[in-house]
Amino acid sequence: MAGFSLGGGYSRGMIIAVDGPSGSGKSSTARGVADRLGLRFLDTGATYRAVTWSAIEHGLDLDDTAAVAQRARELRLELSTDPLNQFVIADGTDVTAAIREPRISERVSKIATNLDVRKELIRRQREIIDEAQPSGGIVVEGRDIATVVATDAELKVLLTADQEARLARRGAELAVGSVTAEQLRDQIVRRDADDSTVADFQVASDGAVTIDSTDLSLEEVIDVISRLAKEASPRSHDS
Ligand SMILES: Nc1ncnc2c1ncn2[C@@H]1O[C@H](COP(=O)(O)OP(=O)(O)OP(=O)(O)O)[C@@H](O)[C@H]1O
Ligand SMILES: Nc1ccn([C@H]2C[C@H](O)[C@@H](COP(=O)(O)O)O2)c(=O)n1
Repeated sequence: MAGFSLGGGYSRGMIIAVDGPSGSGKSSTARGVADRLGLRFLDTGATYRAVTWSAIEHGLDLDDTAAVAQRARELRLELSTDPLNQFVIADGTDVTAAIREPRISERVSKIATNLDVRKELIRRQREIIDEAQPSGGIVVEGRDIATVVATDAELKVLLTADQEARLARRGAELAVGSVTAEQLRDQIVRRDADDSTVADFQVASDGAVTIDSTDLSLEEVIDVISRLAKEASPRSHDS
């Protein structure tokens, strides 16, 4: 992908923002697009999950917003942006698997709706995006990427899918019997309701393209976004 001129001879890579509700396929799609186009990949949800893990490890009351925000500021966090080798290290511990456990999914909205935590994590997410620019650009997925974190993204995608499709996808992903139907609904429906009090990911922001993935395969969604990215890249206007 060609660089984007910022004036003064400096150019940066492309930023692709992918937002949407839980289970719409943001992580898998964004990772696939990054791999296809040779870009970096940032899963911003992992930053909220890592703070949740750390706050629990420290025995904090998750309703104590000041203590949790302090933990977010103190946490040493390392996130891989390699789409083919994702890992998350929190205060020296590899938490890549732990942050996906149901105990984290059940509590993460409490941390994501803490506005001081958001302020700190958005700052860190922007740093990671800046660091990825010399590598050609980055695909960033979350809930507020197009609207808050990277409003200057060249391509903004709102990825949706019917609630039933999202429930079925998440159910198929989790080990049989590991969660009840009620827990599954909690992970998708209740979490989206809580998360949408602080981030607007239910309707497309200005300039965003909505892709409804209900009847599309993962590969088809990756194809559509990759094509849109090439059209948005200056290289597509070359020659
Ligand atoms: N278009 C698709 N068709 C069928 N299954 C899909 C599609 N996209 C993603 N999936 C599957 O749905 C599941 C959820 O996808 P993924 O974790 O990428 O969603 P997400 O939007 O990032 O969710 P969350 O925000 O809760 O982390 C995964 O098992 C993934 O393989
Ligand atoms: N930019 C973001 C990313 C994530 N969140 C919240 C929403 C989720 O409850 C939680 C974990 O995200 P997931 O890994 O499930 O995508 O973090 C947010 O508010 N803003």
